[in-house]
Amino acid sequence: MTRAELIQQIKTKRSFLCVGLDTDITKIPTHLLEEEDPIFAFNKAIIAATEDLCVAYKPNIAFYESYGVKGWLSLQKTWEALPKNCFSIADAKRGDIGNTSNMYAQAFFDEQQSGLGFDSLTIAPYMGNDSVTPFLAYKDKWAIVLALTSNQGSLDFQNFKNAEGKQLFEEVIDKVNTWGTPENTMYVVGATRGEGFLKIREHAPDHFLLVPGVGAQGGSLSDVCQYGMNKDCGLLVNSTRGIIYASQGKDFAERAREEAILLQQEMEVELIKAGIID
Ligand SMILES: O=c1ccn([C@@H]2O[C@H](COP(=O)(O)O)[C@@H](O)[C@H]2O)c(=O)[nH]1
Repeated sequence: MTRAELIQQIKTKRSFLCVGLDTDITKIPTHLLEEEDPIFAFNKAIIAATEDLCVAYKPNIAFYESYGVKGWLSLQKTWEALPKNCFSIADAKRGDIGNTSNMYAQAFFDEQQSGLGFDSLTIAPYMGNDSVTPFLAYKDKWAIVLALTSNQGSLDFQNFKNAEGKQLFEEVIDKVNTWGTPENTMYVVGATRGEGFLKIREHAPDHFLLVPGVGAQGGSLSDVCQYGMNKDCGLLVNSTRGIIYASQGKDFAERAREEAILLQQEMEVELIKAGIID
């Protein structure tokens, strides 16, 4: 999906919601365990309940690869079931020496080879240029690079200052900006970072940001919008547990929809406030 198509979807759906698909077999309703592929059955129901309310889906790959071959099959079926008008994110946080990154890119982008054709992949940039650039070689595919993450441990490295007072996450963005463009690169910035978005926007005014951390991690959507929204919206705000595990009963899909509606409504207000939609 191109940047222009993504922006159009945001305007059409009046939403910049990304629904996370971190499907944990111990948390899904027990009646689904009778299905041949409970993880896929759960995902299919969540997608049907939310597809008109969100513009993106983000399966976290750990939740699939932890089940080995069976998990990869669930992921492949899930990817096939994603609506074509939604941006797909494989949250795998890959990155390795160049030839290995090239294989990761094939695994997630090259549908003919791997059966998976995600629009984007999350990337850990620690290994530098050759670990990131193979993902940028694919037309209309995106590298979503970790910048300032939502977790407590992000403070261990990402805020480190060099002699000039520049923080590591700023250096990451400046450097990655020289390899990719706002047409093929996004940055991960946690919703828990509040005013930190101001600094991010100094370095990446035009890029889309993937923003996890609302819902279960307590990040504030209104702070994210106040400090992080740009003229095209420039935000994909993810919620996973807050939506998909709103209920663990038979009403799980309806309850997921209700939670997604609450976020979509808040997002619509923010988009109107910013003059992006009427
Ligand atoms: O900084 C980051 C980067 C990635 N994540 C991932 O996003 C979702 C968040 O799930 P919630 O249930 O909404 O907390 C999950 O897949 C994380 O691995 C993140 O949280 N923070």
